[in-house]
Amino acid sequence: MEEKLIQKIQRSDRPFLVAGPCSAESAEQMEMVARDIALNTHAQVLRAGIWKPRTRPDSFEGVGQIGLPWLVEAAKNNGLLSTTEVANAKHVELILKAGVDIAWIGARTTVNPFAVQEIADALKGSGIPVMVKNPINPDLNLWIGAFERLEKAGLTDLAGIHRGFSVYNNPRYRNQPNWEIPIALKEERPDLPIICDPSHISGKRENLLPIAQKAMDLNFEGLIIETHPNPEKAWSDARQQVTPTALREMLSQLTLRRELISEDAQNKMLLMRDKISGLDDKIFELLTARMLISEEIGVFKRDNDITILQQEHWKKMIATRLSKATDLNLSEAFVREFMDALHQESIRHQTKVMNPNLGD
Ligand SMILES: C=C(O[C@@H]1C=C(C(=O)O)C=C[C@H]1O)C(=O)O
Repeated sequence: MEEKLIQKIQRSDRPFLVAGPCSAESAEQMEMVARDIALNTHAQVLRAGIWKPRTRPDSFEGVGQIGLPWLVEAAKNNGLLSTTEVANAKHVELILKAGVDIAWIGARTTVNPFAVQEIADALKGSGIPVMVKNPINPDLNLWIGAFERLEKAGLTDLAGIHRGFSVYNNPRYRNQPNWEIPIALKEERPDLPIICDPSHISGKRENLLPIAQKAMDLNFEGLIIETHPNPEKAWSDARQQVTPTALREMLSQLTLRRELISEDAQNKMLLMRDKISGLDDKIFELLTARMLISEEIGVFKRDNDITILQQEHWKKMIATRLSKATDLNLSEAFVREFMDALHQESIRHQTKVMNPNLGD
């Protein structure tokens, strides 16, 4: 029986690597990039968009079906597997006919259960491996739901692609990573390998390395990186593509670490982890004490008809904490999120004592 994609990923040199242009542009471009990828990197899979879901209608929307043999041939000639995005039943029919090895479902499709179901139905019985990108909105269940729809259709050779989540005007990321979501996916579905897509997260080739490194440090199994023979001239996503030689250079800078550690290292870590657990105990005791005082304030507010939310006071509390964040070596984003969570919990405690019959 043929080896499954999941097994190939597990067996591969880390990271399992998918490379290739954002879009297929011509047979020559595909052959050239496939050859250079095979020559310069350990990539196992050649990617290329054939149909491109573009945000605005007048952008290049992919060469369409004519590009399928370019992708399949270029991959075969260079000992690679081929993969492209499918967004509807027609795409599925065409890639199966053309002999594409792996399908992927894009982020704009994963958000739509109707579309995922249509693809799952069309793929039924093909046994083809499918990689599912996260939905553009940070919704873990929607991502898991897509895997489940495929599994119900008998497709069991699946992997996730983490490509980040939509943000408006973020100078740092084209799509923000929200690392906690792929980590939660790993927790719920440890059987699914995850491949990180630094190209779409960063949107800029200069920022690929730190994202790829983080993915490796979080134990992702693979990377998918947009690779073009002449990135500046690419018909789509020119800013984020790299040449195969630049990709090789980037991969050589990755530090690959392992999760399993020796007993000696484990024992040393144990001591430090004990300290952390002790501190966590204290933090939680303090949080409980804080909530008790908040409840006391709640009783006072109830008896004196004062609202729970004290916006002005809270604004000052946040400002004080934020101004101390840098001195304490904590990020402002963390302090903000922590304070918001604290406030929500405090409001919940006061609601309980002030409106005991209304629930949370
Ligand atoms: C505890 C209070 O109630 C609410 C909760 C706060 C908190 O937990 O720090 C602050 C302001 C209020 O929105 C309060 O009024 O002081």
